[in-house]
Amino acid sequence: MSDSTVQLHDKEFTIYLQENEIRQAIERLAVQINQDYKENTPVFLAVLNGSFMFASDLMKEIKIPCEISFIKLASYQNTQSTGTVKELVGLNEEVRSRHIIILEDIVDTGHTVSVLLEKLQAFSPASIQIASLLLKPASLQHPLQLKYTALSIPNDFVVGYGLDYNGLGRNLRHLYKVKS
Ligand SMILES: O=P(O)(O)OC[C@H]1O[C@H](OP(=O)(O)OP(=O)(O)O)[C@H](O)[C@@H]1O
Ligand SMILES: Nc1nc2[nH]cnc2c(=O)[nH]1
Repeated sequence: MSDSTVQLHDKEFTIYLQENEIRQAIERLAVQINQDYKENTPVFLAVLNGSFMFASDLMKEIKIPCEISFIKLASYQNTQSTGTVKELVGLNEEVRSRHIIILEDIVDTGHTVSVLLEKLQAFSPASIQIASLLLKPASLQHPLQLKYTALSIPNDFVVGYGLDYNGLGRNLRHLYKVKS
């Protein structure tokens, strides 16, 4: 079967970035991180679910002492108001005075990473940087300083390599964009 298109639920997706292009971009990112953190022992915090594949491939290229932990921003309806509240779950690591690198599969509007930064600041880490596999610059709604971005992409909905469309597609080894 051809790898160039996939059908997920009601939508068709076409190949956008091949696995080898993604892996090369991750290797370039790892070179930077290995250099910048050689004096520290960073704690990578990978944001579930989407970042699992990126985190796995990146970690294989990290050559300095480091730790990794997996976190999630869980949404729940606040009973006191109608607003949706985001709660940070899974942070069992002691991050006070540590150098944190958040691992994201994608920064789109930047809402998720902004909430995370705010929540993590409360633990008084030594520093926090974001490493994202993908960034949609045209979609960004927050003034974020993204030190590590593997690939900048246009404002298309993408799936594969950890990213899903309504639960499907996370297992795809390439990155696909929705067919217009
Ligand atoms: O910059 P934003 O507009 O906030 O979008 C980016 C977020 O969206 C996706 O997560 P999602 O909430 O879909 O959860 P998932 O990782 O479990 O798929 C992705 O993994 C990022 O965390
Ligand atoms: N799967 C997927 N999730 C996202 N979350 C924010 N942007 C995207 C996107 O383009 N694709």
